[in-house]
Amino acid sequence: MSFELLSPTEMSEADRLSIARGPHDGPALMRNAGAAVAREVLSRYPQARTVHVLAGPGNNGGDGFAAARLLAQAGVDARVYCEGRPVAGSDAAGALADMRLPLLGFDAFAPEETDVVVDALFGAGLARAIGGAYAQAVEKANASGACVVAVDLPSGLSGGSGLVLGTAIRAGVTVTFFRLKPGHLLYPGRALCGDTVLADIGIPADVLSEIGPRTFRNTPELWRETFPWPHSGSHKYARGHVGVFSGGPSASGAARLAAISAARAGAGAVTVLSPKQAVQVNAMHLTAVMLKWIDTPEEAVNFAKDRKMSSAVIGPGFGVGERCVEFLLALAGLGAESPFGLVLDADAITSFADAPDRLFEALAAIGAQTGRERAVLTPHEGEFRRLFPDLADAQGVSKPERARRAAERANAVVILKGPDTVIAAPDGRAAINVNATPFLATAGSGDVLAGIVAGLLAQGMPTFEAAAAGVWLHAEAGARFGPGLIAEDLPALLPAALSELYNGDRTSF
Ligand SMILES: NC(=O)C1=CN([C@@H]2O[C@H](COP(=O)(O)OP(=O)(O)OC[C@H]3O[C@@H](n4cnc5c(N)ncnc54)[C@H](O)[C@@H]3O)[C@@H](O)[C@H]2O)[C@@H](O)CC1
Ligand SMILES: Nc1ncnc2c1ncn2[C@@H]1O[C@H](COP(=O)(O)OP(=O)(O)O)[C@@H](O)[C@H]1O
Ligand SMILES: [K+]
Repeated sequence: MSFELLSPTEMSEADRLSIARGPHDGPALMRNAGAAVAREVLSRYPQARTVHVLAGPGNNGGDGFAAARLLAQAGVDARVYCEGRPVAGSDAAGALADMRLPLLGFDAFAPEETDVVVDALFGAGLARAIGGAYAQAVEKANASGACVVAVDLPSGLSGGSGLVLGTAIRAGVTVTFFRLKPGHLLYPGRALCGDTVLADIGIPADVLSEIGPRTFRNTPELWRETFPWPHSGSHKYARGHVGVFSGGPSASGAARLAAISAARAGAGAVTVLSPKQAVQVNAMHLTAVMLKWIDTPEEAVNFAKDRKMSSAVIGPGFGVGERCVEFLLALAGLGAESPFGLVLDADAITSFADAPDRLFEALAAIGAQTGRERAVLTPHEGEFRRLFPDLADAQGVSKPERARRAAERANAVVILKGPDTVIAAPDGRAAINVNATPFLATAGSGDVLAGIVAGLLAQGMPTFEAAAAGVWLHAEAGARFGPGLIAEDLPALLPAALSELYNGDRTSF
Protein backbone atom coordinates (compact mmCIF):
# COMPACT_ATOMS: atom_id res chain seq x y z
CA MET A 1 0.00 0.00 0.00
CA SER A 2 1.29 3.47 -0.88
CA PHE A 3 2.55 5.68 1.92
CA GLU A 4 1.40 9.16 0.92
CA LEU A 5 -1.57 10.52 2.87
CA LEU A 6 -3.76 13.26 1.42
CA SER A 7 -5.63 15.95 3.31
CA PRO A 8 -9.16 16.67 2.06
CA THR A 9 -7.85 19.71 0.17
CA GLU A 10 -5.07 17.67 -1.44
CA MET A 11 -7.58 14.95 -2.32
CA SER A 12 -9.89 17.36 -4.09
CA GLU A 13 -6.83 18.65 -5.96
CA ALA A 14 -6.08 15.03 -6.96
CA ASP A 15 -9.68 14.70 -8.23
CA ARG A 16 -9.37 17.96 -10.13
CA LEU A 17 -6.01 17.15 -11.75
CA SER A 18 -7.19 13.67 -12.64
CA ILE A 19 -10.39 14.93 -14.25
CA ALA A 20 -8.44 17.58 -16.18
CA ARG A 21 -6.01 14.98 -17.55
CA GLY A 22 -8.55 12.25 -18.24
CA PRO A 23 -9.40 9.65 -19.25
CA HIS A 24 -11.97 9.56 -16.43
CA ASP A 25 -14.29 12.52 -15.97
CA GLY A 26 -15.98 13.35 -12.62
CA PRO A 27 -19.05 11.14 -13.22
CA ALA A 28 -16.78 8.21 -14.18
CA LEU A 29 -14.71 8.59 -11.00
CA MET A 30 -17.94 8.66 -9.03
CA ARG A 31 -19.24 5.52 -10.77
CA ASN A 32 -15.94 3.80 -9.96
CA ALA A 33 -16.19 4.92 -6.33
CA GLY A 34 -19.77 3.66 -6.10
CA ALA A 35 -18.75 0.36 -7.67
CA ALA A 36 -15.95 -0.09 -5.13
CA VAL A 37 -18.43 0.48 -2.29
CA ALA A 38 -21.03 -1.89 -3.76
CA ARG A 39 -18.36 -4.55 -4.28
CA GLU A 40 -17.34 -4.33 -0.65
CA VAL A 41 -20.95 -4.56 0.58
CA LEU A 42 -21.73 -7.57 -1.61
CA SER A 43 -18.56 -9.47 -0.78
CA ARG A 44 -18.60 -8.82 2.96
CA TYR A 45 -22.32 -9.06 3.61
CA PRO A 46 -23.73 -11.50 1.04
CA GLN A 47 -26.61 -12.35 3.41
CA ALA A 48 -27.77 -8.77 3.92
CA ARG A 49 -31.20 -8.36 2.38
CA THR A 50 -31.69 -4.71 3.17
CA VAL A 51 -29.02 -2.09 2.61
CA HIS A 52 -29.86 1.42 3.80
CA VAL A 53 -27.94 4.14 1.96
CA LEU A 54 -27.67 7.46 3.80
CA ALA A 55 -26.86 10.12 1.21
CA GLY A 56 -25.61 13.60 2.00
CA PRO A 57 -25.91 16.77 -0.09
CA GLY A 58 -22.47 16.62 -1.79
CA ASN A 59 -20.39 14.22 -3.86
CA ASN A 60 -20.08 11.77 -0.97
CA GLY A 61 -23.84 11.35 -1.34
CA GLY A 62 -23.22 10.95 -5.08
CA ASP A 63 -21.00 7.93 -4.38
CA GLY A 64 -23.89 6.59 -2.29
CA PHE A 65 -26.35 6.95 -5.21
CA ALA A 66 -23.89 5.22 -7.55
CA ALA A 67 -23.45 2.34 -5.07
CA ALA A 68 -27.23 2.04 -4.49
CA ARG A 69 -27.86 1.70 -8.21
CA LEU A 70 -25.44 -1.24 -8.46
CA LEU A 71 -26.73 -2.86 -5.27
CA ALA A 72 -30.30 -2.72 -6.58
CA GLN A 73 -29.12 -4.22 -9.88
CA ALA A 74 -27.56 -7.06 -7.87
CA GLY A 75 -30.96 -7.83 -6.35
CA VAL A 76 -30.42 -6.16 -2.99
CA ASP A 77 -33.28 -4.24 -1.34
CA ALA A 78 -31.48 -0.87 -1.44
CA ARG A 79 -33.27 1.99 0.33
CA VAL A 80 -31.91 5.46 -0.16
CA TYR A 81 -32.42 8.31 2.33
CA CYS A 82 -31.66 11.92 1.53
CA GLU A 83 -32.59 15.24 3.17
CA GLY A 84 -31.37 17.97 0.80
CA ARG A 85 -30.88 17.41 -2.93
CA PRO A 86 -27.53 17.66 -4.71
CA VAL A 87 -26.82 20.91 -6.52
CA ALA A 88 -28.15 20.82 -10.08
CA GLY A 89 -25.44 19.99 -12.60
CA SER A 90 -23.12 18.41 -9.98
CA ASP A 91 -21.70 14.89 -10.41
CA ALA A 92 -23.90 13.85 -7.49
CA ALA A 93 -27.01 15.14 -9.27
CA GLY A 94 -26.00 13.03 -12.28
CA ALA A 95 -25.57 9.94 -10.10
CA LEU A 96 -29.01 10.57 -8.54
CA ALA A 97 -30.61 10.82 -11.98
CA ASP A 98 -28.98 7.53 -13.03
CA MET A 99 -30.04 5.73 -9.87
CA ARG A 100 -33.80 5.52 -10.51
CA LEU A 101 -34.70 4.50 -6.97
CA PRO A 102 -37.17 6.34 -4.72
CA LEU A 103 -35.72 8.80 -2.20
CA LEU A 104 -36.85 8.46 1.40
CA GLY A 105 -36.60 11.06 4.19
CA PHE A 106 -34.38 10.46 7.23
CA ASP A 107 -37.47 9.95 9.40
CA ALA A 108 -38.09 6.67 7.53
CA PHE A 109 -34.58 5.43 8.38
CA ALA A 110 -34.94 2.55 10.86
CA PRO A 111 -32.16 0.01 10.35
CA GLU A 112 -32.24 -3.41 12.03
CA GLU A 113 -29.25 -5.17 13.51
CA THR A 114 -29.06 -7.58 10.57
CA ASP A 115 -29.07 -4.81 7.93
CA VAL A 116 -26.22 -2.97 6.32
CA VAL A 117 -25.96 0.83 6.31
CA VAL A 118 -23.95 2.59 3.63
CA ASP A 119 -22.83 5.88 5.11
CA ALA A 120 -22.52 8.41 2.28
CA LEU A 121 -23.46 11.50 4.28
CA PHE A 122 -20.17 13.41 4.37
CA GLY A 123 -16.64 12.70 3.27
CA ALA A 124 -13.90 15.12 2.38
CA GLY A 125 -16.33 18.06 2.37
CA LEU A 126 -17.31 17.90 6.06
CA ALA A 127 -17.09 21.55 7.03
CA ARG A 128 -18.62 21.86 10.49
CA ALA A 129 -20.11 19.84 13.34
CA ILE A 130 -22.88 17.48 12.30
CA GLY A 131 -26.23 18.46 13.80
CA GLY A 132 -30.01 18.22 13.35
CA ALA A 133 -31.45 15.44 11.19
CA TYR A 134 -27.96 14.32 10.10
CA ALA A 135 -26.87 13.82 13.71
CA GLN A 136 -30.08 11.89 14.44
CA ALA A 137 -29.44 9.59 11.47
CA VAL A 138 -25.89 8.98 12.70
CA GLU A 139 -27.14 8.17 16.20
CA LYS A 140 -29.78 5.80 14.80
CA ALA A 141 -27.18 3.97 12.74
CA ASN A 142 -24.83 3.66 15.71
CA ALA A 143 -27.59 2.48 18.04
CA SER A 144 -28.97 -0.09 15.58
CA GLY A 145 -26.01 -2.45 15.65
CA ALA A 146 -26.21 -2.70 11.84
CA CYS A 147 -22.93 -3.08 9.94
CA VAL A 148 -21.89 0.29 8.58
CA VAL A 149 -19.87 0.65 5.38
CA ALA A 150 -18.55 4.21 5.27
CA VAL A 151 -17.85 5.90 1.97
CA ASP A 152 -14.46 7.63 2.04
CA LEU A 153 -14.71 8.50 5.77
CA PRO A 154 -17.13 7.70 8.58
CA SER A 155 -19.38 10.78 8.51
CA GLY A 156 -18.43 13.25 11.21
CA LEU A 157 -14.76 12.33 11.05
CA SER A 158 -12.39 14.97 9.75
CA GLY A 159 -10.18 13.38 7.12
CA GLY A 160 -7.42 15.86 7.84
CA SER A 161 -7.20 15.63 11.61
CA GLY A 162 -8.87 12.38 12.68
CA LEU A 163 -11.00 14.46 15.06
CA VAL A 164 -14.78 14.15 15.37
CA LEU A 165 -16.87 17.18 14.44
CA GLY A 166 -20.03 16.96 16.55
CA THR A 167 -20.79 13.27 16.29
CA ALA A 168 -19.58 10.48 14.03
CA ILE A 169 -20.76 7.18 12.64
CA ARG A 170 -18.96 4.01 13.75
CA ALA A 171 -18.07 1.95 10.69
CA GLY A 172 -17.16 -1.71 10.32
CA VAL A 173 -15.56 -0.98 6.96
CA THR A 174 -14.43 2.26 5.33
CA VAL A 175 -13.86 2.35 1.59
CA THR A 176 -11.65 5.23 0.59
CA PHE A 177 -10.19 6.22 -2.74
CA PHE A 178 -6.76 6.71 -4.31
CA ARG A 179 -4.82 7.37 -1.08
CA LEU A 180 -5.58 7.10 2.65
CA LYS A 181 -6.25 10.32 4.56
CA PRO A 182 -4.57 11.20 7.89
CA GLY A 183 -7.96 10.83 9.62
CA HIS A 184 -8.00 7.10 8.85
CA LEU A 185 -4.82 6.63 10.92
CA LEU A 186 -5.11 9.21 13.71
CA TYR A 187 -7.19 8.61 16.81
CA PRO A 188 -10.07 8.86 17.50
CA GLY A 189 -10.68 8.50 13.75
CA ARG A 190 -8.78 5.25 13.39
CA ALA A 191 -11.11 3.53 15.83
CA LEU A 192 -14.19 4.69 13.90
CA CYS A 193 -13.08 3.37 10.49
CA GLY A 194 -13.12 -0.37 11.12
CA ASP A 195 -11.25 -2.09 8.28
CA THR A 196 -10.01 0.53 5.86
CA VAL A 197 -10.09 -0.52 2.21
CA LEU A 198 -8.24 1.54 -0.38
CA ALA A 199 -9.91 1.43 -3.81
CA ASP A 200 -8.39 2.40 -7.13
CA ILE A 201 -10.93 4.55 -8.97
CA GLY A 202 -8.69 5.46 -11.88
CA ILE A 203 -6.83 8.50 -10.53
CA PRO A 204 -3.28 8.29 -11.91
CA ALA A 205 -0.45 8.26 -9.34
CA ASP A 206 1.47 10.96 -11.18
CA VAL A 207 -0.93 13.67 -9.94
CA LEU A 208 1.02 13.35 -6.69
CA SER A 209 4.11 14.99 -8.13
CA GLU A 210 2.10 18.19 -8.50
CA ILE A 211 0.48 17.92 -5.08
CA GLY A 212 3.70 17.11 -3.19
CA PRO A 213 2.20 15.41 -0.11
CA ARG A 214 4.05 16.04 3.17
CA THR A 215 2.22 13.55 5.38
CA PHE A 216 2.98 9.85 5.23
CA ARG A 217 2.15 6.51 6.70
CA ASN A 218 5.25 5.33 8.54
CA THR A 219 6.18 2.27 6.51
CA PRO A 220 9.69 1.03 5.70
CA GLU A 221 9.29 2.38 2.16
CA LEU A 222 9.58 5.84 3.65
CA TRP A 223 13.12 5.32 4.97
CA ARG A 224 14.36 1.95 3.76
CA GLU A 225 16.89 3.47 1.35
CA THR A 226 18.68 5.30 4.16
CA PHE A 227 18.75 2.39 6.63
CA PRO A 228 22.37 1.93 7.76
CA TRP A 229 23.04 -1.76 7.17
CA PRO A 230 26.69 -2.72 7.68
CA HIS A 231 28.68 -3.78 4.62
CA SER A 232 31.64 -6.09 4.27
CA GLY A 233 34.15 -3.34 5.03
CA SER A 234 32.34 -2.08 8.16
CA HIS A 235 34.18 -2.01 11.48
CA LYS A 236 32.73 -1.11 14.83
CA TYR A 237 33.96 2.49 14.78
CA ALA A 238 32.31 3.03 11.42
CA ARG A 239 29.00 1.94 12.98
CA GLY A 240 29.00 4.80 15.47
CA HIS A 241 29.43 5.23 19.21
CA VAL A 242 26.40 6.07 21.39
CA GLY A 243 26.66 7.59 24.86
CA VAL A 244 23.71 7.15 27.20
CA PHE A 245 23.54 9.27 30.34
CA SER A 246 22.56 7.40 33.47
CA GLY A 247 20.69 8.73 36.47
CA GLY A 248 21.71 8.06 40.08
CA PRO A 249 21.84 4.66 41.82
CA SER A 250 18.07 4.29 42.09
CA ALA A 251 17.34 5.49 38.55
CA SER A 252 19.91 3.79 36.33
CA GLY A 253 17.76 1.13 34.64
CA ALA A 254 16.32 3.53 32.07
CA ALA A 255 19.78 4.33 30.70
CA ARG A 256 20.67 0.65 30.47
CA LEU A 257 17.46 -0.06 28.55
CA ALA A 258 18.27 2.73 26.11
CA ALA A 259 21.90 1.57 25.83
CA ILE A 260 21.18 -2.06 24.98
CA SER A 261 18.54 -0.91 22.51
CA ALA A 262 21.04 1.38 20.78
CA ALA A 263 23.40 -1.57 20.49
CA ARG A 264 20.67 -3.81 19.08
CA ALA A 265 19.83 -1.10 16.53
CA GLY A 266 23.32 -1.55 15.15
CA ALA A 267 25.55 1.03 16.86
CA GLY A 268 29.14 -0.23 16.84
CA ALA A 269 29.77 0.77 20.45
CA VAL A 270 27.64 2.00 23.32
CA THR A 271 28.77 3.51 26.61
CA VAL A 272 26.68 4.28 29.66
CA LEU A 273 27.92 7.56 31.14
CA SER A 274 27.26 7.23 34.82
CA PRO A 275 27.59 9.46 37.87
CA LYS A 276 30.01 8.09 40.44
CA GLN A 277 27.33 6.80 42.85
CA ALA A 278 25.70 4.69 40.13
CA VAL A 279 28.85 3.22 38.59
CA GLN A 280 28.70 0.09 40.73
CA VAL A 281 25.06 -0.69 40.04
CA ASN A 282 25.56 -0.08 36.33
CA ALA A 283 28.68 -2.26 36.29
CA MET A 284 26.72 -5.14 37.78
CA HIS A 285 24.28 -5.10 34.85
CA LEU A 286 26.35 -4.30 31.79
CA THR A 287 28.33 -6.62 29.54
CA ALA A 288 28.61 -5.63 25.87
CA VAL A 289 27.71 -2.06 26.76
CA MET A 290 30.67 -0.11 28.19
CA LEU A 291 30.66 2.10 31.25
CA LYS A 292 32.32 5.41 32.00
CA TRP A 293 32.24 7.47 35.16
CA ILE A 294 31.19 11.01 34.20
CA ASP A 295 30.24 13.64 36.76
CA THR A 296 30.40 16.97 34.93
CA PRO A 297 29.39 18.35 31.55
CA GLU A 298 33.06 19.06 30.76
CA GLU A 299 33.95 15.42 31.36
CA ALA A 300 31.08 14.40 29.10
CA VAL A 301 32.22 16.67 26.29
CA ASN A 302 35.84 15.55 26.59
CA PHE A 303 34.85 11.90 26.56
CA ALA A 304 32.58 12.46 23.57
CA LYS A 305 35.43 14.09 21.65
CA ASP A 306 38.11 11.58 22.68
CA ARG A 307 35.98 8.55 21.97
CA LYS A 308 34.30 9.95 18.87
CA MET A 309 30.80 9.64 20.22
CA SER A 310 28.38 10.15 17.34
CA SER A 311 25.12 10.32 19.27
CA ALA A 312 23.81 10.53 22.82
CA VAL A 313 20.63 9.90 24.78
CA ILE A 314 19.89 12.16 27.69
CA GLY A 315 16.82 12.22 29.89
CA PRO A 316 15.69 8.71 30.84
CA GLY A 317 16.04 8.47 34.63
CA PHE A 318 18.49 11.38 34.59
CA GLY A 319 16.63 13.65 37.03
CA VAL A 320 14.89 16.94 36.36
CA GLY A 321 16.73 20.20 37.02
CA GLU A 322 19.61 22.54 36.32
CA ARG A 323 22.18 19.73 36.17
CA CYS A 324 20.30 18.19 33.27
CA VAL A 325 20.08 21.60 31.56
CA GLU A 326 23.84 22.08 31.88
CA PHE A 327 24.66 18.66 30.42
CA LEU A 328 22.28 19.25 27.57
CA LEU A 329 23.64 22.67 26.68
CA ALA A 330 27.18 21.28 26.68
CA LEU A 331 26.16 18.45 24.37
CA ALA A 332 24.34 20.84 22.05
CA GLY A 333 27.57 22.85 21.81
CA LEU A 334 29.33 19.66 20.79
CA GLY A 335 26.74 19.06 18.11
CA ALA A 336 27.34 22.52 16.75
CA GLU A 337 30.93 21.51 15.87
CA SER A 338 30.32 18.21 14.13
CA PRO A 339 27.43 15.97 13.12
CA PHE A 340 26.26 14.63 16.43
CA GLY A 341 22.86 13.09 17.05
CA LEU A 342 21.10 14.01 20.26
CA VAL A 343 18.02 12.25 21.60
CA LEU A 344 16.21 14.15 24.34
CA ASP A 345 13.64 12.20 26.28
CA ALA A 346 11.77 12.32 29.59
CA ASP A 347 13.67 14.40 32.20
CA ALA A 348 15.65 16.27 29.53
CA ILE A 349 12.35 17.57 28.17
CA THR A 350 10.84 18.32 31.56
CA SER A 351 13.98 20.17 32.68
CA PHE A 352 13.24 22.88 30.11
CA ALA A 353 9.57 23.32 31.04
CA ASP A 354 10.25 26.75 32.56
CA ALA A 355 12.42 27.98 29.71
CA PRO A 356 11.75 26.08 26.49
CA ASP A 357 13.35 28.82 24.40
CA ARG A 358 16.69 28.08 26.00
CA LEU A 359 16.48 24.57 24.59
CA PHE A 360 15.23 25.69 21.18
CA GLU A 361 18.07 28.21 20.84
CA ALA A 362 20.66 25.58 21.70
CA LEU A 363 19.22 23.21 19.13
CA ALA A 364 19.09 26.02 16.56
CA ALA A 365 22.83 26.47 17.03
CA ILE A 366 23.37 22.86 15.95
CA GLY A 367 21.27 23.45 12.87
CA ALA A 368 23.06 26.69 12.02
CA GLN A 369 26.50 25.06 12.23
CA THR A 370 25.83 21.73 10.59
CA GLY A 371 23.16 22.78 8.13
CA ARG A 372 20.51 20.39 9.38
CA GLU A 373 18.85 19.36 12.60
CA ARG A 374 20.41 16.42 14.40
CA ALA A 375 18.30 16.44 17.57
CA VAL A 376 15.23 14.35 18.28
CA LEU A 377 12.69 15.15 20.99
CA THR A 378 10.56 12.21 22.11
CA PRO A 379 7.69 13.62 24.21
CA HIS A 380 4.48 11.84 25.11
CA GLU A 381 1.49 14.20 25.26
CA GLY A 382 2.23 15.26 28.86
CA GLU A 383 5.84 16.14 28.08
CA PHE A 384 4.77 17.85 24.86
CA ARG A 385 2.53 20.14 26.89
CA ARG A 386 5.47 21.17 29.08
CA LEU A 387 7.48 22.46 26.11
CA PHE A 388 4.66 23.54 23.80
CA PRO A 389 1.65 24.48 25.96
CA ASP A 390 0.02 26.57 23.23
CA LEU A 391 0.27 23.75 20.68
CA ALA A 392 -1.00 21.19 23.18
CA ASP A 393 -4.15 23.27 23.65
CA ALA A 394 -4.68 24.27 20.00
CA GLN A 395 -8.30 23.34 19.31
CA GLY A 396 -9.05 21.37 16.17
CA VAL A 397 -5.39 21.20 15.12
CA SER A 398 -4.30 17.73 14.04
CA LYS A 399 -1.57 15.79 15.81
CA PRO A 400 0.74 15.91 12.74
CA GLU A 401 0.26 19.67 12.51
CA ARG A 402 1.01 20.16 16.22
CA ALA A 403 4.14 18.01 15.88
CA ARG A 404 5.20 19.87 12.73
CA ARG A 405 4.89 23.28 14.38
CA ALA A 406 6.79 21.99 17.41
CA ALA A 407 9.57 20.61 15.21
CA GLU A 408 9.92 23.91 13.43
CA ARG A 409 10.02 25.85 16.70
CA ALA A 410 12.45 23.47 18.39
CA ASN A 411 14.74 22.95 15.38
CA ALA A 412 14.48 19.25 16.02
CA VAL A 413 12.65 16.21 14.80
CA VAL A 414 9.74 15.57 17.16
CA ILE A 415 8.40 12.11 17.96
CA LEU A 416 5.02 12.80 19.52
CA LYS A 417 4.25 9.45 21.13
CA GLY A 418 1.02 7.59 21.72
CA PRO A 419 -1.02 4.92 19.97
CA ASP A 420 -0.72 6.95 16.75
CA THR A 421 2.82 8.26 17.21
CA VAL A 422 3.68 11.10 14.82
CA ILE A 423 7.21 11.86 13.65
CA ALA A 424 7.65 15.40 12.31
CA ALA A 425 10.56 17.37 10.87
CA PRO A 426 11.13 21.14 10.80
CA ASP A 427 10.85 21.02 6.99
CA GLY A 428 7.18 19.99 7.29
CA ARG A 429 7.39 16.24 6.71
CA ALA A 430 5.26 14.18 9.10
CA ALA A 431 4.73 10.43 9.37
CA ILE A 432 1.99 8.64 11.28
CA ASN A 433 2.90 5.28 12.79
CA VAL A 434 0.43 2.42 12.42
CA ASN A 435 2.05 -0.80 13.64
CA ALA A 436 2.06 -0.22 17.42
CA THR A 437 0.37 -2.39 20.02
CA PRO A 438 -1.16 -1.06 23.26
CA PHE A 439 1.10 -3.52 25.09
CA LEU A 440 3.86 -0.98 24.45
CA ALA A 441 2.25 1.23 27.10
CA THR A 442 4.55 -0.04 29.83
CA ALA A 443 7.22 1.67 31.93
CA GLY A 444 10.57 1.86 30.19
CA SER A 445 9.19 1.36 26.70
CA GLY A 446 10.00 4.97 25.81
CA ASP A 447 13.60 4.50 26.98
CA VAL A 448 13.97 1.66 24.50
CA LEU A 449 12.66 3.88 21.71
CA ALA A 450 15.12 6.65 22.60
CA GLY A 451 17.98 4.13 22.46
CA ILE A 452 16.95 2.70 19.08
CA VAL A 453 16.78 6.18 17.54
CA ALA A 454 20.21 7.10 18.96
CA GLY A 455 21.61 3.84 17.61
CA LEU A 456 20.41 4.70 14.12
CA LEU A 457 21.60 8.31 14.36
CA ALA A 458 25.05 7.16 15.44
CA GLN A 459 25.31 5.20 12.20
CA GLY A 460 24.66 8.35 10.20
CA MET A 461 21.04 7.78 9.27
CA PRO A 462 19.35 11.13 8.50
CA THR A 463 17.43 12.45 11.49
CA PHE A 464 13.81 12.26 10.31
CA GLU A 465 14.37 8.84 8.77
CA ALA A 466 16.15 7.55 11.91
CA ALA A 467 13.28 8.74 14.08
CA ALA A 468 10.66 7.17 11.81
CA ALA A 469 12.56 3.90 11.48
CA GLY A 470 13.09 3.80 15.25
CA VAL A 471 9.39 4.22 15.94
CA TRP A 472 8.53 1.49 13.43
CA LEU A 473 11.11 -0.97 14.81
CA HIS A 474 10.03 -0.32 18.40
CA ALA A 475 6.40 -0.96 17.51
CA GLU A 476 7.24 -3.98 15.40
CA ALA A 477 9.22 -5.48 18.26
CA GLY A 478 6.31 -4.88 20.66
CA ALA A 479 3.79 -6.39 18.24
CA ARG A 480 5.86 -9.58 18.11
CA PHE A 481 5.43 -10.18 21.85
CA GLY A 482 1.88 -9.14 22.71
CA PRO A 483 0.40 -9.76 26.17
CA GLY A 484 2.82 -9.76 29.08
CA LEU A 485 5.28 -7.42 27.36
CA ILE A 486 7.64 -5.48 29.61
CA ALA A 487 10.28 -3.04 28.43
CA GLU A 488 13.13 -5.51 29.08
CA ASP A 489 11.65 -7.80 26.43
CA LEU A 490 11.88 -5.23 23.66
CA PRO A 491 15.65 -5.19 22.92
CA ALA A 492 15.65 -8.97 22.45
CA LEU A 493 12.75 -8.67 20.01
CA LEU A 494 14.58 -6.19 17.79
CA PRO A 495 16.63 -8.81 15.90
CA ALA A 496 13.49 -10.45 14.52
CA ALA A 497 12.05 -7.08 13.49
CA LEU A 498 15.37 -6.08 11.93
CA SER A 499 15.69 -9.39 10.11
CA GLU A 500 12.33 -8.95 8.50
CA LEU A 501 13.36 -5.50 7.39
CA TYR A 502 16.71 -6.84 6.18
CA ASN A 503 15.01 -9.51 4.14
CA GLY A 504 12.83 -6.78 2.73
CA ASP A 505 9.73 -8.87 2.64
CA ARG A 506 7.40 -6.97 4.84
CA THR A 507 4.88 -4.21 4.31
CA SER A 508 2.70 -3.39 7.25
CA PHE A 509 -1.03 -2.47 7.41
N1 LIG B 1 -15.80 13.76 -8.82
C1 LIG B 1 -15.36 13.95 -7.60
O1 LIG B 1 -15.06 15.07 -7.18
C2 LIG B 1 -15.27 12.76 -6.73
C3 LIG B 1 -15.67 12.86 -5.40
N2 LIG B 1 -15.66 11.81 -4.58
C4 LIG B 1 -16.47 11.84 -3.35
O2 LIG B 1 -16.77 13.17 -3.05
C5 LIG B 1 -16.57 13.43 -1.68
C6 LIG B 1 -16.29 14.89 -1.49
O3 LIG B 1 -17.39 15.55 -2.01
P1 LIG B 1 -17.76 17.02 -1.57
O4 LIG B 1 -16.58 17.88 -1.72
O5 LIG B 1 -18.98 17.39 -2.33
O6 LIG B 1 -18.03 16.90 -0.03
P2 LIG B 1 -19.06 16.05 0.83
O7 LIG B 1 -20.03 15.33 -0.01
O8 LIG B 1 -18.27 15.27 1.80
O9 LIG B 1 -19.82 17.17 1.68
C7 LIG B 1 -20.03 18.45 1.18
C8 LIG B 1 -21.46 18.88 1.34
O10 LIG B 1 -21.88 18.73 2.68
C9 LIG B 1 -22.24 20.00 3.23
N3 LIG B 1 -21.81 19.98 4.61
C10 LIG B 1 -20.55 19.92 5.07
N4 LIG B 1 -20.53 19.78 6.41
C11 LIG B 1 -21.83 19.73 6.80
C12 LIG B 1 -22.48 19.58 8.06
N5 LIG B 1 -21.78 19.43 9.17
N6 LIG B 1 -23.81 19.58 8.10
C13 LIG B 1 -24.54 19.70 6.97
N7 LIG B 1 -23.99 19.84 5.74
C14 LIG B 1 -22.65 19.85 5.66
C15 LIG B 1 -21.58 21.01 2.35
O11 LIG B 1 -22.27 22.23 2.38
C16 LIG B 1 -21.66 20.33 0.98
O12 LIG B 1 -22.95 20.46 0.44
C17 LIG B 1 -15.46 12.51 -1.29
O13 LIG B 1 -15.48 12.27 0.10
C18 LIG B 1 -15.77 11.29 -2.13
O14 LIG B 1 -16.67 10.46 -1.42
C19 LIG B 1 -15.47 10.48 -5.19
O15 LIG B 1 -16.68 10.16 -5.80
C20 LIG B 1 -14.42 10.53 -6.24
C21 LIG B 1 -14.79 11.49 -7.31
N1 LIG C 1 -2.06 2.67 23.59
C1 LIG C 1 -0.86 2.58 22.98
N2 LIG C 1 -0.75 1.91 21.82
C2 LIG C 1 0.44 1.80 21.22
N3 LIG C 1 1.59 2.32 21.70
C3 LIG C 1 1.54 3.00 22.84
C4 LIG C 1 0.32 3.18 23.54
N4 LIG C 1 0.57 3.91 24.65
C5 LIG C 1 1.90 4.17 24.65
N5 LIG C 1 2.49 3.63 23.55
C6 LIG C 1 3.92 3.70 23.21
O1 LIG C 1 4.68 3.24 24.32
C7 LIG C 1 5.82 4.08 24.51
C8 LIG C 1 5.71 4.69 25.92
O2 LIG C 1 6.70 5.65 26.12
P1 LIG C 1 6.70 6.62 27.38
O3 LIG C 1 5.37 7.24 27.53
O4 LIG C 1 7.88 7.50 27.25
O5 LIG C 1 6.90 5.60 28.57
P2 LIG C 1 8.13 5.42 29.57
O6 LIG C 1 8.59 6.80 29.94
O7 LIG C 1 7.57 4.70 30.73
O8 LIG C 1 9.16 4.66 28.85
C9 LIG C 1 5.81 5.09 23.39
O9 LIG C 1 6.58 4.64 22.31
C10 LIG C 1 4.33 5.14 22.98
O10 LIG C 1 4.15 5.51 21.65
K1 LIG D 1 -19.15 9.04 4.63
